[in-house]
Amino acid sequence: MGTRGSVFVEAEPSNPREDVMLEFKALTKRFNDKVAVEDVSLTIPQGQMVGIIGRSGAGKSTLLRMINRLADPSGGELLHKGVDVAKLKGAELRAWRSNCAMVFQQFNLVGRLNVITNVMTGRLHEHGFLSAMLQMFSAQERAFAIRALDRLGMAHTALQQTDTLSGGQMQRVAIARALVQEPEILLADEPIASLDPLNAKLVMDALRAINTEDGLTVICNLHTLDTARAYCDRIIGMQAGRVVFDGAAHELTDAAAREIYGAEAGEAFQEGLTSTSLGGHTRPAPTMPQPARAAVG
Ligand SMILES: Nc1ncnc2c1ncn2[C@@H]1O[C@H](COP(=O)(O)OP(=O)(O)OP(=O)(O)O)[C@@H](O)[C@H]1O
Repeated sequence: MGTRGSVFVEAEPSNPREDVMLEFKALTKRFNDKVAVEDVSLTIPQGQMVGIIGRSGAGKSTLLRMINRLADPSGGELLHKGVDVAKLKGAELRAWRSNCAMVFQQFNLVGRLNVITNVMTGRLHEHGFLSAMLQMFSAQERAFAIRALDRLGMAHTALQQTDTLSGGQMQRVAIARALVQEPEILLADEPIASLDPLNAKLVMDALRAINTEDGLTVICNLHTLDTARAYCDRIIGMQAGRVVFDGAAHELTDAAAREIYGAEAGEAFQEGLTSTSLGGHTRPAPTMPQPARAAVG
């Protein structure tokens, strides 16, 4: 892990399995002459829940998108268990992408399809093009999808048309879809940025529960400091493409936050200022949201 500058502190992985899953080596991404991510070197062990924070344009999305190759690095290496992800092609690249599922701020579901079909599209990597188009999913896959929805408190919506759901419900369906991919890594790009505080909490609780119960590595871009502090084992702070903080949540001092957020530091500290601010600095109990009525969505 990096040791540059006074705000670098050693993160404390909560998971006893210390094996390195991802290794970033001087990873860089340029868009023409714009450097979006610059010289990032760090390691992420299996089973860690990592929050990436920083102001708009800091490079958070680009860093995340390089992991599943939605963006290709311009320089450096990204190793998964020693294999350079940037060099994967064809079937190997498809396998890698299914191994690191991603959820997005805008959910990326097909609104006119029902919920369970959207969830089962997480199994597309197991199907040929034709069977996927004809939605020829097996009974086991359907049962698997229902179980994933049930964990998210969403099984009762399985046959509902997806565009009738609220944003919070859609994000939980998107997480269920990610789960049926049976990934090792779950990437979440601003998963709660469009949600009200209650739904934001349900989604973050779900991500934390998946991390804790399934041992998935979760890497999550977040706008607000307090959310990252409340849910993540480790926080990576970015500023202008560079990592300027890398440590445990409780080690993120005011000085470190000022370096990450610059003039916006005051706002970042004002809990309740944005819809994504959840308040409280205690970790939630690692359980999934309760099904049906309790889940306001
Ligand atoms: N496809 C692209 N083409 C050109 N520039 C890009 C592209 N994607 C990102 N950038 C630039 O790279 C920089 C980092 O963008 P990125 O989206 O990674 O930041 P971010 O921290 O995720 O911001 P936000 O929180 O607003 O999503 C920004 O200056 C952005 O304008």
